[in-house]
Amino acid sequence: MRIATVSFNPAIDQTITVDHLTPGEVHRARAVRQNAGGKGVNVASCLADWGIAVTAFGLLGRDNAESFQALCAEKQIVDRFLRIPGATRVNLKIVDDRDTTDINMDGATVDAVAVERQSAQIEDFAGSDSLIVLSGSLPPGCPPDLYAGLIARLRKKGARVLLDTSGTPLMLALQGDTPPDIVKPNLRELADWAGEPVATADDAQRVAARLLARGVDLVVVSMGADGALFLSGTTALTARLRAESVTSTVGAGDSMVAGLVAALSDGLALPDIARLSTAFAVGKLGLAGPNLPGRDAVRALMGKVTIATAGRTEAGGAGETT
Ligand SMILES: Nc1ncnc2c1ncn2[C@@H]1O[C@H](COP(=O)(O)OP(=O)(O)OP(=O)(O)O)[C@@H](O)[C@H]1O
Ligand SMILES: O=P(O)(O)OC[C@@]1(O)O[C@H](CO)[C@@H](O)[C@@H]1O
Repeated sequence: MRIATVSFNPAIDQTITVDHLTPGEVHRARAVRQNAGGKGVNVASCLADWGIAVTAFGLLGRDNAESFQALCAEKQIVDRFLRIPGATRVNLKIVDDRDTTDINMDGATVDAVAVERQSAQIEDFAGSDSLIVLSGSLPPGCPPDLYAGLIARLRKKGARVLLDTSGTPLMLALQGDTPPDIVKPNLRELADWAGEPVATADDAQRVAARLLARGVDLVVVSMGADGALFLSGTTALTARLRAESVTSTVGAGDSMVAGLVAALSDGLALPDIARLSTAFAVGKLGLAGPNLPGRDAVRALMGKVTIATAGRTEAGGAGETT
């Protein structure tokens, strides 16, 4: 299967570590790092680490494209980003002793002609042997129904489409006649779509079932440290793995998406899709930036994932439960 990721609003992630974040106080940074990011870029980076050939589409500001170019060169990601005038946004991630706080910028306004030129190139790439991952927010200048329209164009060419976004672009993509094949909301995104609180796995299962009824094949709801819920057809299961170390939670959802893609391209059944994507997500938590540990480490994590289905708990791949 040919794989592509799409990032209309990539970001350079600037991660600042402080001892303890207190609003209104002066803080000393303990560490600062920058990496090329944005959801689609993170997915491509983790797929490349796993050894899957991936093509990255999207829009890149010409003024600060170097870190993206370096990432693509280092990981042999095929760079099909359209260069546009100006700079790609810089998002702030503040890590303290308890949590990560994200401050995401809107991004510079993009030109409708550039958006359509890139959309047409993505459409040219699409075919019945392809899986295309549409990730992240849309920058100002992009129509909010961009994903809805693109999904229809890509699916018409026979491509499978995975969508991971939020807010109005998610709403519009899910209310169109042609929904994506796969969606990965987190609890907040699912609640926003449903217009009702979604706090527990039971709530998530009830609400996510409505997405299946709308024609989505696979719904994965990520729930942070509580793991993730996987729904397809008549099967619903949860997968969870305790993280040994958490260096950065930024991009854990993107790593999970990369794991989903890897599992789907191997034709795995739902329990193994859940195991592999959870292992990708938890493996990434131990590393800074959108990176996976080696294949053996990910496989070892996969064997430790606890899968629970309809109230019943199965052992993980290596016979372990947590
Ligand atoms: N603290 C944690 N402990 C164990 N697993 C975690 C933890 N945080 C995240 N995960 C794993 O990573 C997956 C994705 O995390 P999360 O739900 O935070 O995604 P997200 O909100 O899409 O994140 P992002 O937008 O930063 O990519 C979870 O479903 C879970 O499997
Ligand atoms: O503003 P968006 O597009 O919703 O999210 C952007 C972002 O938070 O997503 C990634 C983590 O998932 C980061 O690399 C990036 O900064």
